[in-house]
Amino acid sequence: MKQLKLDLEPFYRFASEHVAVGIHAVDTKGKTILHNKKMRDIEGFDFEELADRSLLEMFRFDQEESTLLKVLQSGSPVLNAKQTYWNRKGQEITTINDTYPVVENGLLIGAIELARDVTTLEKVVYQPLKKYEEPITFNSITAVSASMKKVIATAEKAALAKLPVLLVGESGTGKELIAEAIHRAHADASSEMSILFSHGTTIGSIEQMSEEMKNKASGTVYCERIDMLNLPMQQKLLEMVKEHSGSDTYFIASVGEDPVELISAQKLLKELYYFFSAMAIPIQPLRRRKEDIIPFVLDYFSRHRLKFGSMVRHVDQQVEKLLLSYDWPGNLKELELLLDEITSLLTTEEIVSVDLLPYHFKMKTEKTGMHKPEDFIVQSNKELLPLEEYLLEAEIYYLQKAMDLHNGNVTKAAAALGMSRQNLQYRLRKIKKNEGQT
Ligand SMILES: Nc1ncnc2c1ncn2[C@@H]1O[C@H](COP(=O)(O)OP(=O)(O)OP(=O)(O)O)[C@@H](O)[C@H]1O
Repeated sequence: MKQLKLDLEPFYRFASEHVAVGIHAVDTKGKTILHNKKMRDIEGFDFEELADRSLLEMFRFDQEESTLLKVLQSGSPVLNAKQTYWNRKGQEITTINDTYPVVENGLLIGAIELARDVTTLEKVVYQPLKKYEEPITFNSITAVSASMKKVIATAEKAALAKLPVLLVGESGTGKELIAEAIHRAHADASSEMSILFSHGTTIGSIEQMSEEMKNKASGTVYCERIDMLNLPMQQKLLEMVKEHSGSDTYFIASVGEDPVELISAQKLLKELYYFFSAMAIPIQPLRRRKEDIIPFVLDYFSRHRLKFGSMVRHVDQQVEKLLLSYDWPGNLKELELLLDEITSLLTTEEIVSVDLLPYHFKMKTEKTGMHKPEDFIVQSNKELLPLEEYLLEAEIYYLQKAMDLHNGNVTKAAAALGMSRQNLQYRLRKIKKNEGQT
């Protein structure tokens, strides 16, 4: 039977106009040959406007930043590149782009960019996933290691006996979370936990809190990092806890180091320590209970799936190895921030692979590429680097330090460096790509 040859072009044309992915193709001169409706929506362009001019004239970002041009020059694809920019209509747009060279009969004939618009998703996901299901209970806490299981068991006992608790642990080990779980375990639903923050507290604010508590039937006061309060403030706090000790107010406090050492260094009032010491609960830093790392990641992913409907389930073996090899000086807080950053880049991925890890984390875990300040001193006995290479190395070092200082928070690091978040993200991506090529 004679096979009918179907002209597929109208179908391709229809599909490209109706698909939810932005498509932009250029020839080898950078001239636009395909720019579908979704891409027009994303970029705020009209096709007529774009068709007869070269890409360079039309786009506001410079040559270096256009991935299509880069791909035309290098002949290699650029995948999963996240871009945030303002389009022609002044809308802030975030896309994740895959850009491929198009080769026919061994000859480069152009490049094509496929853009997934994640602007709306980004707005939701950009909010860090800090909130657990309310209220926080002991079940909200990841506790797989023997030491964390002991923490939970002791905290449960303390809640039952209504004894004051002193949580001892480095920053980010979960002291506040445990305080909340203890509070929930013994308090009725209407009772609140007030926090006396270590920053910004004055003698006046302690007095005010004490007055407020007199008007409440019950409640919990969590005194965060009392070792950071000066001694007169600690004295005031001692008066407050003593005054309310017979009442229905329940006290929990935390310190960042061994309280005995703090007392001998005169950073903690002995009497204040005695008040809380009946139930002192030490919480190990994450580097001493690495068994909790992956379970925490999985718990985080499960909350992420529930909250944002994402697909993320696990990390691959290589990422697991990196997570376990790192020392986590910022403890769970640092791990949680890293996961906030990783998940903000996800769309449909189920497994997190190394290419989804932020650059600053890879730098921290991969020894290679770490430069020390002395590497940037010009030494007569060493060969000079070409200027461009030197500047790139210095940039890598400097941006990495800025990211470290701000716990990987791009917005904060960018503000400190006097540049926009987009600019910093672009530079970090550029470094990452350069790395990938070497
Ligand atoms: N075991 C855990 N399970 C689940 N989440 C945790 C755990 N430990 C810490 N977190 C999360 O890590 C983050 C930091 O924890 P938290 O604020 O309780 O630390 P902290 O010890 O009170 O820190 P700081 O001393 O700096 O106030 C929080 O968002 C918390 O929800």
